[in-house]
Amino acid sequence: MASVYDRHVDLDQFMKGVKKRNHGQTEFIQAVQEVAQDIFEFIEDKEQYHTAQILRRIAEPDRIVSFRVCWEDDEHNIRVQRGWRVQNNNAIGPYKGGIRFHSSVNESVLKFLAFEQTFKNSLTGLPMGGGKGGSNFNPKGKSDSEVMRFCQSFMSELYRHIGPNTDVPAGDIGVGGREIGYMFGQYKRLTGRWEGVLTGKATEYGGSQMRPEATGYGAVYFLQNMLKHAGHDVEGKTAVISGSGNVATHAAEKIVQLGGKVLTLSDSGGFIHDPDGIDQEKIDWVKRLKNERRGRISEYADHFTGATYHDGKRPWDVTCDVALPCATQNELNEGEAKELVENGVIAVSEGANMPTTLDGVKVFHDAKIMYGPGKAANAGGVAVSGLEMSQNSERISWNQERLGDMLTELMADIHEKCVEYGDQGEGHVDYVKGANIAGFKKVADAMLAFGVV
Ligand SMILES: NC(=O)C1=CN([C@@H]2O[C@H](COP(=O)(O)OP(=O)(O)OC[C@H]3O[C@@H](n4cnc5c(N)ncnc54)[C@H](O)[C@@H]3O)[C@@H](O)[C@H]2O)C=CC1
Ligand SMILES: O=C(O)CCC(=O)C(=O)O
Repeated sequence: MASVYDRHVDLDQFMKGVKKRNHGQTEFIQAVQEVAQDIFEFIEDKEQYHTAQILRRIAEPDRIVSFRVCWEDDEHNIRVQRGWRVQNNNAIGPYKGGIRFHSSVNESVLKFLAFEQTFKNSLTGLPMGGGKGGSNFNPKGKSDSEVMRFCQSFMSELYRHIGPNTDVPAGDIGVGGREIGYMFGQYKRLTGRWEGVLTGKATEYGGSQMRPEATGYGAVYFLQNMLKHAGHDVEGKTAVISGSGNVATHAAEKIVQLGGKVLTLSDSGGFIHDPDGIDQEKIDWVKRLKNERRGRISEYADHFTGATYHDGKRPWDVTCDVALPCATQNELNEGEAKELVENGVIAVSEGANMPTTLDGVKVFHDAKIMYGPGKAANAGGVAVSGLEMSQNSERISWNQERLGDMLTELMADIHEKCVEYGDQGEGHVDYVKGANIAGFKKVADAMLAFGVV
């Protein structure tokens, strides 16, 4: 019988080992499973990757730092949270990936995100390894001063583990410009150094033009590339979008700019459906609602006539041409994927990380619709973060037009790589396979060059 140390352990044996070593970490196991099936097929006749146990090594984070984060709330209660940084793999560059503040954050969630990030960052073609961090701190309902005290406390430990050539965090769910500002200020205070240790900074202190827009715009550029490859266009298409944060609002904005019609947005409470279309003015209203007033999406239906709010529901039963899940992981399941397909969806582009369950992905795969997985479709954000790192080290700032062009080109390149490795013939592209293999190959070849480390 083969042991886990056999070079030619098969997919089932490999996954058995992953499940055993990461007991109960369902999100992490799901992310590895999605990649492993394609990689096993790719490396079948490539002895060097088997011998060097490359996938097994990528699926074992380089390190996980876990720490206590203590802070005082406005009523002078002492609160204790847990913080993490998962440094998954730095074969092709410094660890890079966002920080998430949300009550659902745990080690499994951050491990899945850091694992995915390793493949995504490789796909951008820029020198960035994969990492992710965060805390189970919930910023919802907290005052500005509470958020500031929490961010300062979080950075008081994290600063020891990061640096512009070591690990460069950025934002994610619950971490936007405000939180990045507080964390950057604390890093600077603790080290006495101004350096490009975080991306997603405001332009006044070293941030890059286009970073706030990059993930959402990038997901639409990826969609546009998929549609173009199949002879379609965004213009005139109806779009269902989930989420109402950074990624969702910018994805909506780009759909509108390209002549599409956005029908929905959502948050953890439910979704709004606006059959008249969510135009730029309405998107700006949602941005203010979420970033300034920090309110709920339900308020949209009170404000705009014709719109309806669907409490506790997700938007996937609304008929559309294209769908963009832009909220969180596992927010689109098998039944919802079937509903989208039955209602005629032709393409899905994931702004969020792993928003579709494995069963849902299978539905899209079997229906042969264009399906852009998050690690390819939402890579525009981290790509512009990579460009922010370049600008910081060169001590220059590029203008919006130049960065816009670079983002457009980067997303077209990522699409090309997916086609190169995922083309199934007869006009069909398996974008999951393409993204997995292209992302894997670069990291794997770098690891081979280093020997066993
Ligand atoms: N910000 C970035 O540059 C990037 C973000 N992503 C991914 O995009 C997704 C959204 O992130 P951001 O927009 O940055 O965060 P955000 O904090 O700006 O917005 C998150 C949105 O998701 C909603 N949400 C959270 N939990 C939910 C749930 N259980 N059900 C329904 N909605 C829920 C929130 O209400 C909010 O509208 C995440 O999966 C994130 O990992 C991916 C690449 C880069
Ligand atoms: O810009 C970054 O480094 C973070 C992006 C991120 O967290 C992601 O791509 O999921």
